[in-house]
Amino acid sequence: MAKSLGIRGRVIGLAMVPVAIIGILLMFLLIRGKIDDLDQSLHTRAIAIARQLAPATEYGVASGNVEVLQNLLEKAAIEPDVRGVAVFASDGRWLAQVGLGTWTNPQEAGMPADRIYQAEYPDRLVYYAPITRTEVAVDDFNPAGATVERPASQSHLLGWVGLDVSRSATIRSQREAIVRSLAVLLAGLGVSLTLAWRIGRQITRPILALTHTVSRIGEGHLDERVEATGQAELGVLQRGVNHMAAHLQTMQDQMQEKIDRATARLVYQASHDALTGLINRREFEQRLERTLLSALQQGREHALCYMDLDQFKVINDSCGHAAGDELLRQLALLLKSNLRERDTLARLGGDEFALLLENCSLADALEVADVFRAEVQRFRFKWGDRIFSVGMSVGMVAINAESGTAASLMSAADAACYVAKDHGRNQIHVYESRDSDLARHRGEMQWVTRIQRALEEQRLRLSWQDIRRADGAAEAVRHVELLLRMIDEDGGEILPMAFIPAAERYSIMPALDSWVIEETLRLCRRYLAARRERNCLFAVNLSGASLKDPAFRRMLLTSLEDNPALGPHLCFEITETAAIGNLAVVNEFIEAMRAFGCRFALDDFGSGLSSFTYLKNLKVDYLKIDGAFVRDIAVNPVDRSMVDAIHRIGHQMGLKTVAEYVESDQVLALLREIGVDYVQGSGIHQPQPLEALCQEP
Ligand SMILES: Nc1nc2c(ncn2[C@@H]2O[C@H](COP(=O)(O)OP(=O)(O)OP(=O)(O)O)[C@@H](O)[C@H]2O)c(=O)[nH]1
Repeated sequence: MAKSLGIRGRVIGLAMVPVAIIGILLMFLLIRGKIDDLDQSLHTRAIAIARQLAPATEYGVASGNVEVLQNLLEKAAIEPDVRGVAVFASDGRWLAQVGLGTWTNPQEAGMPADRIYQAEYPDRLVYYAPITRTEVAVDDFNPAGATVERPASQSHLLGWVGLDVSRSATIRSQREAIVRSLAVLLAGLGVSLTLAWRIGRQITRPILALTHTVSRIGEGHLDERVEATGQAELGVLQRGVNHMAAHLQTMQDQMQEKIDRATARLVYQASHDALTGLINRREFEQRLERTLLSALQQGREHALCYMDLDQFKVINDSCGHAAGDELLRQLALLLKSNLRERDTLARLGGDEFALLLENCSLADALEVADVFRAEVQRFRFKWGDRIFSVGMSVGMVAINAESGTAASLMSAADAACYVAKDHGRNQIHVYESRDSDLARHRGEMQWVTRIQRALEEQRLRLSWQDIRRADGAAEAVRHVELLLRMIDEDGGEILPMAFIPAAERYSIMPALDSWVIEETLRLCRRYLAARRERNCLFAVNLSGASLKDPAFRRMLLTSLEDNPALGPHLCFEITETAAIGNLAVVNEFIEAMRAFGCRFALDDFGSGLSSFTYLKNLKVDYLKIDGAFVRDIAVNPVDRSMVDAIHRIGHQMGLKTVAEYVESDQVLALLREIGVDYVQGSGIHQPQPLEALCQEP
């Protein structure tokens, strides 16, 4: 209870509790004293009356004169508080009585004969005083004739005087005393309470003001202050609270400022590209939405350009990423400086920029875009002692009342940019929905999705096809080429020529080649573990993109370092175009793989027609003659001569020749005639699922 009291309640309690205790004690003592005094005075008066009455009745009792006794009793009965008086004979008989009185037979009750007996009742006191005869001895030698009381032992009991006195006056006085005392006590307590209340208020008012201020500060009203009027500790507390609030307010202001700055920075970062300071794709798309809305609602005409730098990777690859970054920064500045007030330029990511030309017809937009393209072409990028020129391909799409969504506009501009690249780069292509180039692009994009899903859903398989000696002789080591197949959603087999072009164009080849290598290594391990009679040389194709990909090369190197025994069982087939496009990298790779005993074949040789010069520089073991020449040697003498020439040059260089696409015995016979070492094709061996190879002896 005390815990729930406030400060004011406690102060009042502190003042009132002792006052009340002392007051009640005093009242008790006073009332007690008063009651005792009143009782004592009644008792004294009654004893005095009884003392006087007893000897006075001696004669009446002794003589049996009731009249005398009655007179005496009437005189006694008029004394205050006397209810009644009575005289009893020594045998307890009642002799006379005046007034009320409830008597006991004194003789039967054994009342004492030598002293006054008192009986106490709640409303009255009753006294029995003995009446004795006094034997008077006359002393002849006492000249004054004075009487001498004999000793008590010589007294003779004559009877008793009964006196009944009422206590009602005493009780009334007692009640009055209690009421008065209580009134005084209550008045005292009331005064004390008022004083305690006032003192309590004086103490608690500033404290309550303080608690109010502190709770307001706690609620976040940091400008709240308390009036610092207190002295001593209270003053210190009030000033301390004000100081604390001021400090908190300053800190909050500083914190708010920091939060505002950080928020502004985050908002900026969320909408801008960190490298160039241009707006980013997200922000650009939002602005495009607004622009599209104005085209739809107000019939305005705008244009969207998708700009992609040409061969940007060359800068990254030859000078490093920092150079690429610097080029992007400088080009962003260059493009920005050519911007009109109402145009929006953004970096979408990588080397892709977007330009939104508002209130601009397609013809005007073409002019503007060409200015941008020409500026980029004129620009020279210096990095160290090297100077680069850059091209930029632009895809453009008109934004008008017929346009679809912002997303479809972006995708149309992107597709148009792709066509600009496909047409030789550094040019502008305007999107038209009936564009056949765009249709092809869309077809490839669908393949990209299907390949990625096939990889995720593990719907890729390997087939194998024998590469046999052309003369039909058996070989100690079996030579097979592993061929990639995709299984479509319905379980049908898709040949690589359907999806490889899209995979090459959209950089999925390293992922496909990684899958092929992993499968081949697994197969090779299983084959070796089975300890067959004939060893096997597994030939797999590697794309130019994979050869250029450092991560892919690292993966292959690590796999062979972990399983060096597999090296002599692997043959990598590289196309002529892939090898020539990356001669330094390919040669380095061949060196590294040869250290593990791997062999190499130059695939589709002859298709590039730039081959012979490079052939000297490539350390390969096999030369695979492009099937396009082989297929028709029976009917086309030029093709036959080409195959013959390739074979002879290959042999001159110490290479084994392989003819692909051998589909008939007639072709096989001609190849034997030419002297080609190996043959491969449906006329020799139809590709088969991998399981069949594992079951072969
Ligand atoms: N330095 C740098 N390079 C980046 C950044 N973002 C992406 N790239 C690289 O930019 C290159 C973009 O390549 P692509 O546009 O596909 O190819 P490209 O060489 O420009 O060839 P085309 O576009 O076909 O003409 C990739 O190699 C990315 O790794 C970047 O912020 N800084």
